Amino acid sequence: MFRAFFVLIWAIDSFTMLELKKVTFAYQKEPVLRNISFKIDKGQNVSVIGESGCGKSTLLKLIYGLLHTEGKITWNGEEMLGPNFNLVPGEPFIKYLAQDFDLMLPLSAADNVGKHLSNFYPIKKKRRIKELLEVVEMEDLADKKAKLLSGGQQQRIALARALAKEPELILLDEPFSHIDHFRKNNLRRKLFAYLREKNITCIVATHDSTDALSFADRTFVLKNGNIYADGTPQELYQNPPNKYIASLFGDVNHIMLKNLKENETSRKRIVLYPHDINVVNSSFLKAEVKNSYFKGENFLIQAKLNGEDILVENKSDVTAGEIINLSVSEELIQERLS
Ligand SMILES: Nc1ncnc2c1ncn2[C@@H]1O[C@H](COP(=O)(O)OP(=O)(O)OP(=O)(O)O)[C@@H](O)[C@H]1O
Repeated sequence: MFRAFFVLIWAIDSFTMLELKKVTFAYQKEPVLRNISFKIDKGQNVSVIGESGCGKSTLLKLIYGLLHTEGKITWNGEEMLGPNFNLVPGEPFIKYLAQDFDLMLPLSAADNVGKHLSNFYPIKKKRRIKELLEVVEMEDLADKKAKLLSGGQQQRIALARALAKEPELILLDEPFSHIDHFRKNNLRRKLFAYLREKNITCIVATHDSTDALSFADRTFVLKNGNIYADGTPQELYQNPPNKYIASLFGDVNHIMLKNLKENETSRKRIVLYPHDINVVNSSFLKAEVKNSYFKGENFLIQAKLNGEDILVENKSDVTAGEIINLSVSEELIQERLS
């Protein structure tokens, strides 16, 4: 009897999820999103990527309930009715971190984090605020007024506030856009580990492919109002179906086969990242160096290969005008062609 009860609880828990069915939305005449449908499992970390203006923020606003759609959005099978039905927009079990942080500027960092927490248990509240300030590495600035914090510090406080009441689903719109590179990596690791530990479902709209590559279980690529691709970040990165998807992860080449292979006449193009092309001692593939850019661990070489501009990674610097020998693995070419 007890066992059956626990199995039932487990089953309900593991199947809880967000579902969108035929969600379409237009601010004006032309829809920004058309017929979007997907399901997200509980605890999943989903990143939404795509070029600026493709509708990432709009998608998050629709899910949170700030915009109305004719389509259907359900959580655990229950329809969320949106702003035409709810007096106060936004669902209570969802937290949404918008691009503007909406902090109470005269209040301290700690008071902002605790804004939605009950005053009924002050010690518990204090402990919770401390825990959240630690997640976003802001313990030292707890008493500083929000208006005196930098953009990045305000963003970290807004993140902590979004987590305060432990939502079931958190929607993050460019959550690290104001945070410096040095702090961002550590913060990202901490935040996503925290969300995973608490089994909080998370959707991140992001320009930064690292958010997708290192942390997401699943990535949606938005383009022309549709979900253009849906896969694990590894799948999308390692075998990008086209140039658009590959270019969301960084620099990319789109090279004609005839310029890559001996005795080849095909004008078909394949996608290659700069690190897919190796600089070797000798080869029939020769390119003239145009520019070289220091990238820290290596150099990004801009070169001309049979009339095409290409980008190649190399461990050492190469001077403009030099001829370099290149090679690309045949196995990789076949993989990218399939
Ligand atoms: N309030 C609005 N009224 C009219 N059009 C809008 C409004 N908000 C956004 N748009 C338009 O809708 C489209 C999608 O905008 P959205 O902000 O969702 O894109 P995004 O992918 O999040 O962009 P970014 O990466 O630059 O933040 C854009 O063309 C934008 O100009």
